[in-house]
Amino acid sequence: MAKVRVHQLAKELGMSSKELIEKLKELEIPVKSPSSSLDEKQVMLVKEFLEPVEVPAREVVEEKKEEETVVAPQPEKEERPEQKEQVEPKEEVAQAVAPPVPAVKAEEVESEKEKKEEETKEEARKEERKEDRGRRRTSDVRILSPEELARRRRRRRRPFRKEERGEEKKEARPRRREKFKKPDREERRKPVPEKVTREQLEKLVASTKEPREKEKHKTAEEILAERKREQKELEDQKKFEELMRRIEEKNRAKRKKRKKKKKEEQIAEVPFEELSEEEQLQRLIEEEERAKTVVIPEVISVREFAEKLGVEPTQLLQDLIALGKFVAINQPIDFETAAKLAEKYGKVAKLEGEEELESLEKELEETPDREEDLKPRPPIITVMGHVDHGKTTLLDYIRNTRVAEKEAGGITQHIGASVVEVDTSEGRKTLVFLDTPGHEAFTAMRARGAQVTDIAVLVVAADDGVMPQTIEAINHAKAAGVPIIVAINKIDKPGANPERVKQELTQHGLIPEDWGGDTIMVPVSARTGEGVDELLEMIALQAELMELKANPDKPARGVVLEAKLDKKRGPVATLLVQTGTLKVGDAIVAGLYAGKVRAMFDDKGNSVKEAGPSMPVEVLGLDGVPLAGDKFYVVKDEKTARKIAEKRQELARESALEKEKRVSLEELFSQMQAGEVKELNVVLKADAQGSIEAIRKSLEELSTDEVKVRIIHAGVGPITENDVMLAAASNAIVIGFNVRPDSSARKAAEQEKIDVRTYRVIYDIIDEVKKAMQGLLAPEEKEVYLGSAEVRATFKVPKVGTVAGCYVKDGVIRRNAMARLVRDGVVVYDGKIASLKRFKDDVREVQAGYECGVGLENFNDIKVGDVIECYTIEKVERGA
Ligand SMILES: Nc1nc2c(ncn2[C@@H]2O[C@H](COP(=O)(O)OP(=O)(O)OP(=O)(O)O)[C@@H](O)[C@H]2O)c(=O)[nH]1
Repeated sequence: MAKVRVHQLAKELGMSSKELIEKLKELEIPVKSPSSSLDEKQVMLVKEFLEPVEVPAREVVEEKKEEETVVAPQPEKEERPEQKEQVEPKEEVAQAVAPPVPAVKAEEVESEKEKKEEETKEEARKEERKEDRGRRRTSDVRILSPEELARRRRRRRRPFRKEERGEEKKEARPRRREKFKKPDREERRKPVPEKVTREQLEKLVASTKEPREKEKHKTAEEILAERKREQKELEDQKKFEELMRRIEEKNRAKRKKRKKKKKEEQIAEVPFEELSEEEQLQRLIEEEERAKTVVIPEVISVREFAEKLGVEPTQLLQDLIALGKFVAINQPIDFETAAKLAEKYGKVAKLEGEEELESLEKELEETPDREEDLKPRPPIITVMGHVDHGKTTLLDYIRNTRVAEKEAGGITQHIGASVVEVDTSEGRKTLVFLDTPGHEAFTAMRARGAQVTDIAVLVVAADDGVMPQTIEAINHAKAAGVPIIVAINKIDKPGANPERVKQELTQHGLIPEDWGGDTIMVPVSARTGEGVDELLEMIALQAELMELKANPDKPARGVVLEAKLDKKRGPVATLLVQTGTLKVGDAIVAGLYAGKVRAMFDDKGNSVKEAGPSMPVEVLGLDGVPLAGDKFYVVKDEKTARKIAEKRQELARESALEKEKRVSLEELFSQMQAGEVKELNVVLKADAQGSIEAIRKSLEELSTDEVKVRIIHAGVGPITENDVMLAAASNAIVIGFNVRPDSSARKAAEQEKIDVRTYRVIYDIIDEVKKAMQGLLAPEEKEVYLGSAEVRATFKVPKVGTVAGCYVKDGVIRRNAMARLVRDGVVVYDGKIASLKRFKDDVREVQAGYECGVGLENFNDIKVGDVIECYTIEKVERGA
């Protein structure tokens, strides 16, 4: 077809040139004037755009078309088969090749109308098919609005879309013009960029030489919508495939896990007889533990708990009543109560989280090393002794001389431990000294189950001899089973008498080698350095004898020596590697915290990448500050470390991580019955050496076959924090005769749950311990501490006696309560408060931070500096 001018086409279409130009603009065909020419393709487009309608019956037809569009060609799926039935492919072919329908004259409207009424649906489809093929239908046309046209087209065309693309349709179109041949399927499926702008789209359409036949009749928006829809379909498909892939992956992982579990079970199913003796024992222990454990949540109903225990709920209700708890069957009970009940039925209750933590921490369990993997490691040494006997001076001397020898001008970094190199007759040896005050290394750490020290160096000043803390140190070391090397210090001093020190030490079980014993004693001077080399040689020798070994080729584990929060560097912890090798980048758990080793420094402040057994290192990277004595472990990754730490924190928060079960007189009998206690360890403090001996003898005589009474430490003076910590480390009780715990000892006892008992009559001590061992401890009278006041002045009041002007330091002082007057830690009076005044007024009580006047019943020997302790006595049923 030749080019057609706009006015010619307008005439042909029966419309004005202006109207046509308007339409052409809508179709985005640029025309300047009626004389502009249009090519064949453009003419086709225009004609397609304009709908033919019978002019005289315009309204009727319009109505019909409305009906059609609403009812007939809706893309409802149910209607599709019907349509298919009605439209025979052959007919369609016939239509496809049929000449254009002649124009309808106004006179013929009536007959046409009838015909149309009969074939409404058939007509509609024909029209659609014609439209599909881009054929011109009639010259008698009516102009529809573009919106209307688009709407109709959408409605009509959709149902056919798939068919048109389908094979049968393709075959049914033998006469498709080459020019409009569809691009092949692959090309049509070219992916569309995710966010297609109209311009991009037009470019895209223009770039396709042969656009999709359908698309050439559509507006750019429609094409865009169409492509977007396709794109979305494609994306949905991809998403679906991804989902399926993930599900499959998960299933695969599950299958793998199941397989692994099955394999483990199979191993576990190895017949008992085929296991080695050790494995048999392990299996028995595991089975017994499993049978004994009930895992329960924080709160559980009586019924549920009864089910778990395998007992009748009514029975449990009775047990609860016996415990003084009246609850209904569906009411919840707390974990503590449940644990008590479980114990009655021979089971151990475990919190759900605790169980999980245990399984997590199973990973932390150490596998025994093979003999061939063990390599010698340096010894860890703690220096102990009485105040001012020269511990710090000795350590400084050793540290400084050795450091200076190694690296001139080097400044020792204080990280809680020092590594020194010593030349001995056996060659160069490495020794590791802990800086922590001796007793702490033994108590705080031992209380957490960490035994770090290999050798204890006991410093005794030659001019002072054995003093209370010397004895304490000996007892600490003995309780921990650590060999002692004695450094008799200050031999440079004129009054020094090493022989006398040796003599005194023999009274505490330390016999010098030169006297036939086995304790190494070296006279030294920390000030001049005399004898220090010999001391170091002796330490190295002792270490040699001990054959200290560890496996360096495995993930590290050890103990936190000290930890602090550094303003710039965050949590900083000094870790002592006990086994394995700690490396930068390792994921670690330390106490309640986790992290990754970001950086490590040795005791000289040098950055190091690795630390082997016995090496102390300062570590950065933990997410919190652990406690001294906490153990640390390297785990497989940071995620596991955090998981363990979180679980530990959770349990700590819920206070489920109870303190290690401590021995107490009240529970001694039940603990003995349960086999938890075979020895009753006692830390004994009294006001005089004479009483100590008497009490020690009487208590030790109480030992029976079931339980042995052992005094692990005895001393004169008040009960101190050290005594409590020693008791905590050795699972002991503290007995005070005529002495009292000081405030730090009281706090420590509360924290560590140590049973501290004080008496005024020796017979009472013996009687109570005896009864406790027989399970006959009478309903206990528990002392409840109220507060204490310091005596700052005394006044003599006629007829009343001495009144103490006091300052209440903590708690409260009550008029009707009991009072005890303590002088230098020793109880000098125990009785009642006779009067309590604020200025001149009698008051019922005085709180901490205030001054008051206190009179004691029938007691006038009050001195400035004394402490008045106020308490009440409460009766407590045993076991409550
Ligand atoms: N003459 C002499 N004086 C010494 C010697 N060793 C330590 N001293 C002195 O004794 C005093 C106490 O020494 P420290 O090293 O502080 O004693 P300590 O045992 O660490 O004391 P605390 O840390 O308080 O327990 C200091 O004035 C030292 O200089 C020594 O071998 N000879």
